[in-house]
Amino acid sequence: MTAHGTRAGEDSDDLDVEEALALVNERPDRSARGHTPDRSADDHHSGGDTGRPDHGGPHRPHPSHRPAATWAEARAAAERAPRHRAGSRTGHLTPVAVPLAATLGLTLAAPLDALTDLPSFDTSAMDGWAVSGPGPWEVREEGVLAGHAGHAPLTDGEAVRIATGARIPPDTTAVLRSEHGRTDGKGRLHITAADRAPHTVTPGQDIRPRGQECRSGDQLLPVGTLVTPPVLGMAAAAGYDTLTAVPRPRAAVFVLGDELLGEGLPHDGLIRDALGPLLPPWLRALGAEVTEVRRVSDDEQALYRAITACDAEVIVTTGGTAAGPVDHVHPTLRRIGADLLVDGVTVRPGHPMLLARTKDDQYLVGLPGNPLAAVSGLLTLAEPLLRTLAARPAPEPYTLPLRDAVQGHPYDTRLIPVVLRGDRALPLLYNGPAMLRGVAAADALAVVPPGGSGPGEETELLDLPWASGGIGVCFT
Ligand SMILES: Nc1nc2c(c(=O)[nH]1)N[C@H]1C(S)=C(S)[C@@H](COP(=O)(O)OP(=O)(O)OC[C@H]3O[C@@H](n4cnc5c(N)ncnc54)[C@H](O)[C@@H]3O)O[C@H]1N2
Ligand code: MOO
Repeated sequence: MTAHGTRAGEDSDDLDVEEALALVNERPDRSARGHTPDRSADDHHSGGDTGRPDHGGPHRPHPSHRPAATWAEARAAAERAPRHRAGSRTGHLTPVAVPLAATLGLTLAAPLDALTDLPSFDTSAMDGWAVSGPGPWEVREEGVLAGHAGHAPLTDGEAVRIATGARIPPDTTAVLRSEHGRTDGKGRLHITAADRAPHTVTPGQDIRPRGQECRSGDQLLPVGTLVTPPVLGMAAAAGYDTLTAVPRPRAAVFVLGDELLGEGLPHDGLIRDALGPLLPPWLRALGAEVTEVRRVSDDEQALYRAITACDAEVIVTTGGTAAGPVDHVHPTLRRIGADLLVDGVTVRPGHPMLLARTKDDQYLVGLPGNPLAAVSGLLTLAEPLLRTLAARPAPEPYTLPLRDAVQGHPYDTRLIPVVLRGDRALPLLYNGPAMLRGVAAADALAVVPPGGSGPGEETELLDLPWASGGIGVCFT
């Protein structure tokens, strides 16, 4: 753990803010469309790495491809892509029976109907005595504990010690809390005095009647509910051992690039693979089950074999989306006869991202190799695609004012890492396509429209799954 990590544990709030602010632009521009440096290294409103101005129109990743989709069109296309499957109106995977413990984060495909009354018997709500009729009462020798079978009915004037959650004996009038009664030397139970008047016993007091929460057959939760920890608890209480749910779409990750190292320091033109570690937990947070993470060499045949041998519903590739000498994704998709649904998106970073249907029930999300561009593709294409396949609810769109201006691209949407502080979003520096430093400190990505956002301007935000505390966060 770093020194910061240690201190964060001791003095979390202050340090959080302080550290995040170190990445925030501290010199907000005064103009509406700012010109603050964003340390993105690659100029987003010029011609990418070339630095040449690019005012000729939206970027086209390859002249022979269909025009790039807008960011909103790309997300909509990814969301509806699975609905084209034969016989699938909703586009989600076929529901299955899943053992309760494995359902966290899945979506219910059948309503959660109570299999029992809840409570399933009249239950004591307090520790004390079950009493019958008016007091004082003779107290039975043997008490009633939770989890024990039925006891003999009480007779008028009789009481029995009872624990919270224990079954109420027949003919009980009420439960008297232990702090409201006392037994005398002869073992008789009396009501004690409250401040001014004695405590009272009203019929039914501190008894949870059978069926108070639900009757057997009542619908507790509808189809489409996301299984959260309380849903797990509710289902268990209602008698379930398995739930009918939409399974996680299986996702295989193919990391392309001969320049990538799996460990150690970068050397001799080789760099560390950042996406192999980043993608699996993030995909899982988006609802996928990652079945495979494999490095594939920059070789068209290797990529062809990897894709055609894969039976996952979603293939995620990284790198190789552009038109360089070893960028094999497009040629391989052509060779397979894949249907390119999205081929380039007018978003920065990440514009060469793509979505293809490789088989009737298989999709390929081609993420650019630059790490933040890959994150952009993950949120633009993989998130809506997985959401439909897994029948997850769409996140509620929301906006916050940006504290600082963010310079826009003339034609493309920009996704900018931000931290959320109070009711404002603070744009972070280090947001270049090859950088993860900004997003690693971020709570959300701001969706900055073409032309940019001025200071205080309401801007759409995409929460990062862990920052919003989403149930999809399953780091295990
Ligand atoms: N002539 C053009 N060149 C490029 C264009 C363009 O429009 N015309 N677009 C640029 C943009 S924008 C991006 S983004 C990248 C996309 O490139 P690819 O998807 O083909 O990815 P690679 O070339 O394989 O890699 C790009 C970059 O990212 C590094 N990388 C790749 N994988 C990883 C990984 N797993 N972990 C860390 N870093 C990774 C790789 O070493 C490269 O530096 O193309 C531009 N070029
Ligand atoms: O650098 Mo590219 O736009 O990042 O995807």
